[in-house]
Amino acid sequence: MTARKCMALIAHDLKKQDMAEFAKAHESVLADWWIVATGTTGGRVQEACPGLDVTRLKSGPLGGDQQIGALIATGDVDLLIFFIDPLTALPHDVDVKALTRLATVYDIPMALNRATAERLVDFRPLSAPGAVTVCQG
Ligand SMILES: O=C(CO)COP(=O)(O)O
Repeated sequence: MTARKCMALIAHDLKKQDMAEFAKAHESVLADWWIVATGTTGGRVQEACPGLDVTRLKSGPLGGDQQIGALIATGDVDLLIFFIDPLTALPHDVDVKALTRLATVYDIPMALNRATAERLVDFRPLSAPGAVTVCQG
């Protein structure tokens, strides 16, 4: 995997338009990241922002959520933005739970809605240049 900081983008179907608009609105920030995304979400992000470095994995219901979970487990994901749809039943709900669980286990900054994503999008991983240093003592 690359040393570049990695942001995972995922959106459920009714949230994909929101994700495309979010990516467009923050295109210059996202340009500094390597983006991994589930298949359909990644396609929408690429359509909205053709210049971004987007790696599309499998579609969520076909294993894409699990692929992103695996990348979290190997330490390759620094930030997860996942626009979930809490009002629609999903066949792969267990995969969604597994992914959000792994992000919690590995303490990955995670936005599950746009309001939080808007606040996290300027996030810099602590190891990145310009990261905020927390004063101790
Ligand atoms: O279902 C998803 C996440 O659970 C998203 O997958 P797609 O981006 O392929 O639609």
